[in-house]
Amino acid sequence: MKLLSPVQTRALDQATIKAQHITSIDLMERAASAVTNWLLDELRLDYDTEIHVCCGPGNNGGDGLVVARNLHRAGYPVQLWLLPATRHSADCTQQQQQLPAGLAAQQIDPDNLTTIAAGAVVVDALFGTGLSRPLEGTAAALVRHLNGSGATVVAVDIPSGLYADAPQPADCAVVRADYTLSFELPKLAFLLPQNAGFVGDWRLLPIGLDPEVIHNTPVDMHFVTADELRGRLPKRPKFSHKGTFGHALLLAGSKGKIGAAVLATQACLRGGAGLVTTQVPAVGYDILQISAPEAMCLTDSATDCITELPDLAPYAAVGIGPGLGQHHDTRMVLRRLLQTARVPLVLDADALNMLGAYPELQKLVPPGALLTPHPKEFERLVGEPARDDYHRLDQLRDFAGRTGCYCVLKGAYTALAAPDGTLYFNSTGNPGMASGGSGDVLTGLLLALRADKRLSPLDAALLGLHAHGRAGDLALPHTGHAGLLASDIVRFIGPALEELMGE
Ligand SMILES: NC(=O)C1=CN([C@@H]2O[C@H](COP(=O)(O)OP(=O)(O)OC[C@H]3O[C@@H](n4cnc5c(N)ncnc54)[C@H](OP(=O)(O)O)[C@@H]3O)[C@@H](O)[C@H]2O)[C@@H](O)CC1
Ligand SMILES: Nc1ncnc2c1ncn2[C@@H]1O[C@H](COP(=O)(O)OP(=O)(O)O)[C@@H](O)[C@H]1O
Ligand SMILES: [K+]
Repeated sequence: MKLLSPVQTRALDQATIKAQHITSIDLMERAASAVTNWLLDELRLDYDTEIHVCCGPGNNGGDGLVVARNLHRAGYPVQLWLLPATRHSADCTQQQQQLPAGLAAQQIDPDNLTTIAAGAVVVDALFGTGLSRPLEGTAAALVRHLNGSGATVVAVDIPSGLYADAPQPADCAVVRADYTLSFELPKLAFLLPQNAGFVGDWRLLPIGLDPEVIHNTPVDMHFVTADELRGRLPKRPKFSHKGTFGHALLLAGSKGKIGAAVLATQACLRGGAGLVTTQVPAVGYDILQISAPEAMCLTDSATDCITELPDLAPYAAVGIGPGLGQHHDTRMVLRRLLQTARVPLVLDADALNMLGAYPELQKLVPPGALLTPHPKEFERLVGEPARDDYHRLDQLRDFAGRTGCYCVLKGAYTALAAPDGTLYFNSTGNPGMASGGSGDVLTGLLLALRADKRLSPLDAALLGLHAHGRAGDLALPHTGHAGLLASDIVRFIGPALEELMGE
């Protein structure tokens, strides 16, 4: 799915109206019906629920007016509130004029805000994508009042006060919604940790926006769904053999962190690599052979960390990082790998930390490599803390563009920046995966997919990120959030990949 800017969203509205020979009021009615149906079917409003609908001066307010009208007609006791404004949009004005007689709109008075019960439902239709500045005065007072009420707040399109694709100044009034019901496409703001407290659970309601216009709108940000990836993982041909899928080499582990090497190795095996060889320090030999018998094990001459780079000739892709440590000799191995490898690389964990600590190493990273930092590793990599989540995305794009690498930023909605600056947000995964070892599993899985020559670097990365999160989602019913271990993710990599397989 494309992530559109507010300007592009407005253009899409207009193009839809033109292409479908409808009026803007028709589109507003569709949007409001979708919200009303969600309130009735998903939130399951009771007839005795206290319901407040708060409407602003633009089309977001217009949506709210129609929701209030719909609920009123359906017999729900709606209290309708209007934000005082000097100017209203034409559609908002028209909707005000068409309110049924029994539904009175009340002006919001900042000095006499109505009491809102903790069990009430509030529909926030104050401002949408037309927000042009931080909320002040009556709007800000109302938003703070709503946020303190304990009511269930449902935001229409976007929580009022929140910009769709840019940070707002600190301490601005922004609605803290329990649910955000957006139309057709998500907004960048929904995908960033700093906005989680405002956006709550977000849902997309289809309203028939024109698919051709969406298709033709150029964007540099995507929210990648299962539908878009399904079929992009090639099926295994009938006469395939282990050579068909590539031989992956993993350099991982140090004393006390051989588990990271095991998890990444198991994930690489489950990711479908034809052959997997893992090099570990001598201390890891028995552990790895017992826990991953399908993998071959190269044993370093050093006991506790990796100090030797094997001959790279047999391998289709090389991964390095999980549990590696940052010993000087290990760093020399990383340096030689970066200098000599002619195959796809996956760099993670301490490999990234070393790139951060030694910028001259960073210059050696070959274009096309895949890097998988979490935010702290990314900060070390670029050597500068981000001002906020938007700035961090700018840094991510800049890094990918500058180095020619594919760079991941792990977390909920993991982002991937491609060398051309395009950002892709992953749609799978759950907070149960926020525990040690999950990232090692991702590295192993991505390594397997990079070793498969049938996949482009971009597809390998997108498929791997998706399948990793999906495997976590498939594991969840068996483990619960707290009980979800990295090894559970490994167990479900196979089924997750199977869902993406096509001709
Ligand atoms: N996308 C879709 O597919 C569909 C979209 N639809 C809906 O339309 C919504 C977008 O509507 P919209 O463009 O009228 O903008 P919206 O946010 O309601 O208000 C703008 C008004 O507020 C004002 N204003 C701005 N900031 C302010 C502030 N801080 N404090 C005070 N005032 C402020 C601003 O004034 P100005 O900036 O001009 O001074 C202007 O008058 C969208 O979110 C969705 O809900 C659906 O109906 C149909 C399908
Ligand atoms: N809240 C979350 N929602 C979805 N995925 C998550 C969440 N928290 C963590 N993950 C995923 O789990 C992995 C954690 O990686 P990382 O932080 O490197 O862990 P570790 O180094 O302990 O293995 C990443 O792939 C990340 O996207
Ligand atoms: K809103």
